[in-house]
Amino acid sequence: MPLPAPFVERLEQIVPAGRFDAVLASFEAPVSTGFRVNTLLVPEDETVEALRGESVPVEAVAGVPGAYAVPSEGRAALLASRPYAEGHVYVQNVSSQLPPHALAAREGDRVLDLCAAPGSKTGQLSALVGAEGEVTAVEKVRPRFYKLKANVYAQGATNVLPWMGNGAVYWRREPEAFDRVLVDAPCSTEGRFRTHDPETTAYWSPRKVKEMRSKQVKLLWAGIQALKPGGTLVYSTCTFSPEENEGVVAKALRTFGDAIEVVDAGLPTTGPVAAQAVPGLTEWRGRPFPEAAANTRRVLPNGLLEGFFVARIAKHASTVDQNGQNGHS
Ligand SMILES: C[S@@+](CC[C@H](N)C(=O)[O-])C[C@H]1O[C@@H](n2cnc3c(N)ncnc32)[C@H](O)[C@@H]1O
Repeated sequence: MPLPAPFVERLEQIVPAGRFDAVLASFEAPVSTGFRVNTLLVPEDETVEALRGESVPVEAVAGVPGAYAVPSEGRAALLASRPYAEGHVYVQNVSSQLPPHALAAREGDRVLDLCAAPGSKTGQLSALVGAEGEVTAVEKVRPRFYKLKANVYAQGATNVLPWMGNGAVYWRREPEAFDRVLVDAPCSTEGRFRTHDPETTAYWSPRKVKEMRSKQVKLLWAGIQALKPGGTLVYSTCTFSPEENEGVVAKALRTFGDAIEVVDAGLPTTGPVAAQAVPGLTEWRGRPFPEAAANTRRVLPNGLLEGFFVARIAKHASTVDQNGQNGHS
């Protein structure tokens, strides 16, 4: 099944010229299975040893704490292993593991995970903030919310407060209350396209990109309102469309001005992620983005990594007036 032609045409303008062929080929190549060890249940070295004891061909991913991968031919052995059956292994693409590390949540932090289901990053954040910290995990879609709750429980996370509702309004309950905010936004999922799986491209259209952008703008705006001055927010997607990535960050900069700053995205500086990460675009189809868009990062897909986008925002001043209402519109 070929990729949608308008998508390929756009992709060629998004990806650096010398890397386009490799990116295109990645949509049909076999992929490794990325995973992390669920340290909420067992220490990392015990799990890795147990997997190797069952002859699972595990490789650590340099530069990404706790990340591992098995080649495509090792996937069946991983999924048949005892650590997997016992929930000690959490299958999650290595790109998807990056936003919680970029957020650099510390022990004891209060974190808001604004688009949380199925809870892969919630589990990572739970481990990072520890018993003294807390993760509020928001999800709007009811069946996905129940999946999130079950998944958080299965991962052994005891410091997560799940909340079902619209992430775009959560900040009104607790304005500027969180040390860290993750907005892992719903998106057009272009980074997950696979040519052999028509389901992955079935819902894509240029209209879908526009529709997702308008949701993302509201969610990022709300995430900034929930963040304490002095705090850090990460905005991430698994898509390539500049309208959903640099375009959303640019809109936040126009809205909040100097109260926020787009800082270095905080991705690994060594290993396979560093090799696949390129700066965000500073213009799209003749329209410039603010220079700071170059601090965002696009992770180009290969046999290990899905296509991903990560932006990190530092908040320097309050954006909410004294009544807890929006100070910027
Ligand atoms: C990319 S997924 C999040 C993946 C998740 N962070 C993880 O790592 O497992 C985006 C999620 O946002 C949810 N969502 C969409 N609109 C929302 C909204 N307005 N408020 C809260 N959640 C929303 C979707 O239902 C979906 O579960």
